[in-house]
Amino acid sequence: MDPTVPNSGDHAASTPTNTTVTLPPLTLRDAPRLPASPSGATAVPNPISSHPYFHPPPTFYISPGDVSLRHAFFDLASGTPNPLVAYRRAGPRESLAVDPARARAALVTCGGLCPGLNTVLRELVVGLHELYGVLDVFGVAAGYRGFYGADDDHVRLDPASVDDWHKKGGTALKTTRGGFDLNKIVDGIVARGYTQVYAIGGDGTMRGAVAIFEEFKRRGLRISITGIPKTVDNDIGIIDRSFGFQTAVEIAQQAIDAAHVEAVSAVNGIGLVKLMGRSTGHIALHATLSSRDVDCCLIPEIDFHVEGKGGLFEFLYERIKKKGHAVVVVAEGAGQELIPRTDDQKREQDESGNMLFLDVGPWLKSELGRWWKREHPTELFTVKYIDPTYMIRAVPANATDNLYCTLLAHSAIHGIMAGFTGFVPGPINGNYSYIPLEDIAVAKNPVDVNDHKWAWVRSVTDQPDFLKP
Ligand SMILES: Nc1ncnc2c1ncn2[C@@H]1O[C@H](COP(=O)(O)OP(=O)(O)OP(=O)(O)O)[C@@H](O)[C@H]1O
Ligand SMILES: O=P(O)(O)OC[C@H]1O[C@](O)(CO)[C@@H](O)[C@@H]1O
Ligand SMILES: [Mg+2]
Repeated sequence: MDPTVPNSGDHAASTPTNTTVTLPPLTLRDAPRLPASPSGATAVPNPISSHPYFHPPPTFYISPGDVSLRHAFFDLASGTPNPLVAYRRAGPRESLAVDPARARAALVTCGGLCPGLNTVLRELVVGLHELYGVLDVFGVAAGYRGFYGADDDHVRLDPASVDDWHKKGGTALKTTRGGFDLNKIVDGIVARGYTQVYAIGGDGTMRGAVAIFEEFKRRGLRISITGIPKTVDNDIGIIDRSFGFQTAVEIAQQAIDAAHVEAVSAVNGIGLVKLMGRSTGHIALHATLSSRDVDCCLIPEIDFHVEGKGGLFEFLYERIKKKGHAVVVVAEGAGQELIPRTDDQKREQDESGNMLFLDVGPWLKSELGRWWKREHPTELFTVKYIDPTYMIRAVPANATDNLYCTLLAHSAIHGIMAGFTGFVPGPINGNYSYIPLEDIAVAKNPVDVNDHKWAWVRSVTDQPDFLKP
């Protein structure tokens, strides 16, 4: 039977049918493993088995053959992904490749802030101590450069010292950009006797972790590394979403609410909110969908023009005529090519080499004001601009993100103790999995504007594409 042909006949009378479909081969993108111990030491039983409270049932441990699939759905009519890709399932293994008594862990945070960073740190420390009995756990201060910093850049951490970290925004370890000197970093790791590294950061941090992993291999070092993806922008691919993202969307609501109040309370009022999102518009999109007060959402994935027929300003004027006010949400990376910039500004980068953006919010506000004065000089008009940029990422994680951070931290520890390295733990279709670091480092996650999600935005805002005629 052709699975793409719908059942014919009376719908009410039809019965379920079974259709056999042959799927393409499965490719396991396995997480790399540590080299065998030179002393020939064999596997160590997982200490959780002898933990006084756990009493793990037979289904507790992840079996060596457990995998999760990358694609949870596909269209049988247009062909399945070929090959189908699988990853190792994350979780505790019955036997370990790493002896917890000899483990010495280093935790580092790099890049921008994100709600939940401190929760991940806390759960790594507590999990290492209490699940596996790893007592030598150190926080490395101020990003990758801390590995080759002074002695006091390496701080011993234990469950008591991190007890309330999940209630705090930011990162207790401090974070920096730049300073990635591979040899000095790996020399620092070796000199301090670290045997496992947990690097928490965004896309740049993941690329740095790949370089460190490759250098460990090149030097034949038996040191493991895992990357825990942090990006408030949710711009890392393969995983379902990044931690802190939901908290950021929640806090963004407060800015949109305020913009809405200001807009409705003015004559011909516009509330303009700029949200984070350097190359992806996920925060703007999700905040728009959750708020319902937004009339227009601008994201980096979609070009727009402002003046003239079919432009943004004409649309806002019409919306004001219809409703009396309008709310606009713009992602920081949207419309960058419209803002005039000097050659110097074109070359500006942060310490990690990320291009520095011009501020789209004030630019949009002043362009709109100028346009209104020119086109409708006799009509009152107000724009209230709100920039909650750092407020949405400098807060503690909400309950959902705190739980997510805990599961990520535990997944990372279980993977490292099982002997995996060069991997990232993350949920794929809800299943926590181990994904090779090198895959994550190049996996971007732009908003798919052909997907249902963008159609939902349209249905909420009723906005057109602001394309040049
Ligand atoms: N290609 C790369 N190779 C090695 N290291 C890198 C690379 N890109 C960035 N890094 C290093 O990773 C660290 C963090 O990078 P970056 O400042 O770009 O933040 P990020 O991890 O991308 O986080 P976010 O974008 O969310 O703020 C910095 O120390 C930077 O030097
Ligand atoms: O000002 P900072 O700390 O360099 O970070 C700004 C960038 O960091 C991010 O929040 C990503 O983490 C981007 O959205 C933003 O462009
Ligand atoms: Mg980045």
